[in-house]
Amino acid sequence: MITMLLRVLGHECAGPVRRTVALMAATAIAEGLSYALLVPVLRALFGSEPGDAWPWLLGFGAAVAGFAALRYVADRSGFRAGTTLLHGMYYRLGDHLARLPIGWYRPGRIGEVSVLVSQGVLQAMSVIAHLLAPYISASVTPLVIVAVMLTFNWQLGLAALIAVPVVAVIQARTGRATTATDTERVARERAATGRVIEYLQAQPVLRAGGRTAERFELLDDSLADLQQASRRATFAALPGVLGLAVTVQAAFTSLLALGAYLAVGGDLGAAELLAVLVLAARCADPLLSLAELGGSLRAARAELVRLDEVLRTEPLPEPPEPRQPAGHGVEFDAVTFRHGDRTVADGVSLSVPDGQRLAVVGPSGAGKSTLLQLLARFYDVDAGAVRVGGVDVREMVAADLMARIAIVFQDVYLFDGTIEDNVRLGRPDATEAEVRDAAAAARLDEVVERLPGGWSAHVGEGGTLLSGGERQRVAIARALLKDAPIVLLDEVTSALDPVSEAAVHAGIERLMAGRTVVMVAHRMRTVRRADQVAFLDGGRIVEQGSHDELLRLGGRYAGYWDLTQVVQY
Ligand SMILES: Nc1ncnc2c1ncn2[C@@H]1O[C@H](COP(=O)(O)OP(=O)(O)OP(=O)(O)O)[C@@H](O)[C@H]1O
Repeated sequence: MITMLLRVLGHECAGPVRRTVALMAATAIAEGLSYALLVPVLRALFGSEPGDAWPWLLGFGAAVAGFAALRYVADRSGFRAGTTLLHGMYYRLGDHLARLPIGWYRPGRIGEVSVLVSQGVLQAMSVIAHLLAPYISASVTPLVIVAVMLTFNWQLGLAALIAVPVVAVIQARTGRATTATDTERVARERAATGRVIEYLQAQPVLRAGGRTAERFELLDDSLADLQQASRRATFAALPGVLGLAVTVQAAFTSLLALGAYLAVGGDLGAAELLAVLVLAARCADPLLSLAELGGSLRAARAELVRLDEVLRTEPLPEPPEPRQPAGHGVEFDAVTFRHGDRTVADGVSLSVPDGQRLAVVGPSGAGKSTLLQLLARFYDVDAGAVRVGGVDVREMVAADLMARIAIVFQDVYLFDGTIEDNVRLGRPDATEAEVRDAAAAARLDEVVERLPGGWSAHVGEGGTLLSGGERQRVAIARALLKDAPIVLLDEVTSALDPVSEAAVHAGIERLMAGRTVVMVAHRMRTVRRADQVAFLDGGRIVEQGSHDELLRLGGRYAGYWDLTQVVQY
C-alpha cells in the first residue's frame, strides 16, 4: 500500500510519508506500553500496601501524557502530509492530464476523470491523513499488549498470541476475496457516472425524441450493474467481518476462562486477572475496527491503482534534442494515421510555403480535421512526417510547437469568466490595450457593447450566454491576440447565419493576413481565396491545385463546387 502510495505521489514525497508512518508506529507502541503499566498499578492497588501504587500511577500518567503528545504530533503530521500531498497530487495529475495526447480523451473519459479528480484523489489521500493512523494503531498496539502479557504471565500471553496469526490470516483472505469484487464495483461506479453525465448531456435529444418521463435504458442498466456489483462486494467482505468478530470474541473468552482457571488454582491474583481483562478489552476494539478500516483502505487502494494507471499513461514523447524550425511553412510528408483499425490519413503529402493558405475540402469523414490535429500534434502519425519550418513536429518541444500555432475550431469552448478573461487566454501576459485591439479586430467590441455588463459580463459555462457567431468572434480574438505565425481554421463559419458569417469573416481575414494558414472549409467563399486547395476523400488526396485549376479540371472538386453553389446560394 505504502509502495503504491509513493509511486502515485512521486518519490519526492517519500520523506514526509515515511516520517509520518514511523511516528504513527511509535505512537501505537507507546499506547501499548502505557496500557502495560496498568499491570503494576493494579497489582499495587490490590496488594497489601495500596500506597505503593503512587509511583506506578505517576508513571502511568506520564506514559499516557507521552502517548497523547506523540499521537498529536503523528496525527498532525499525517494531516499535514495528507493536505500537502493532496495539493501536490492535483498539480501532478493536472500537469499529466495536460500532457496526455488528445486521443486519450475519448468520450467516457470525462466521467472517469471527474470521479477520479473529485473523489478518487481525496480518497487516496485520506489513506495518509485519516486511515493509516488508526490502522497502524489497531495492528501494532494489540501486538505490544500481547508482548507485555507474555512477560507478565506466559500462559495468558501464549493464549493471546494464538489469536494473532488467525487475525492476520482473516485479514489477508478478506483482502484477496474482495480485491476482484472491489475492482468490479469501482469500474461499475465509473461506468454509471459516465452514463449519468451522458444522460444529462443528452436531455435535449431525449426530449426532442419525446422521451421525457421514460427511463433511459443505458443508465438503468448501468445502475443495476452497479447495484449488483455493490452487493457482491458486500457479500465478499462479510466472511472477513464475521470471522474477525468471532475470533476476537473467542480470544477474549479464552483469556477470561484461562485467567479464571489460573486464579482458582492460585497461580494468578485477582489484581492480575483484572489487569488481563482490562488489557484484553483494550485489544478488542481496535481489532474489531480492522475489518472496517481494511475495507476503507482497500477502497482507497482501488483509487490509487486507478490514479497510478492514469499517471503511467505515456504522454507523447518529448525530443531529447529539440530543434528550432526555420520559418513557418508546413508540410505533410506521406502521412499515414489510423484511429484503431481505420486509416484516416493515407499517404497524404502536402506542403504550404510560409505565409500561404491551403484549404482542405472534402466530404464528411474524409479526414480533414484529422490533418489539422496531426499538425498541432494532438496525435503522432503512424508513418511519414508532419513538419513545421522543415522540422518534424516530434522533434520540437510541445510548448514551442503550440506557441507557433493558433487554432480556431467550429465548436468554441469558453470558460465561465468575462469576455476579457476568455480573450486573454490567447496570451495571458497581453496588456489591456492589446486585448481590446484583438477584440476590435475580431468585431467582438460590437458584442461587448450589447451585453449588459460589457467587458465584465460573464459568458456562462461553455459560453452558453453567447450565440455561436459571438463565440466564434471570441475565438478569433483569442487567436489574434496570440499572434502565432501558423493559423489552423476548422470549419469556422460552417454553422453561422449570413450576418454572423460576414462579421466573423472580417476577423478571419485579419487573422489570416501574412500567416501560414491551413483551413478546413465548406463555405466556398473562403476556399476560393486559398493559394491551393486539396480535395480529400477517404484519407487520400484526390485532387490538388488552385481553385481555378481544379475547376478547369472538372473533377471531384468542380462537382463539389457546383453542388455548394446550388445548396448555398
Ligand atoms: N477520436 C477518434 N477515434 C476514432 N475515430 C475517430 C476519432 N476522431 C475521428 N475519427 C474518425 O476519423 C474519420 C475522419 O474524421 P475527421 O473528423 O478528420 O473527418 P472530417 O473530414 O473532418 O469530417 P467532418 O467534415 O464531418 O468534420 C471519421 O470517420 C471519424 O469517425
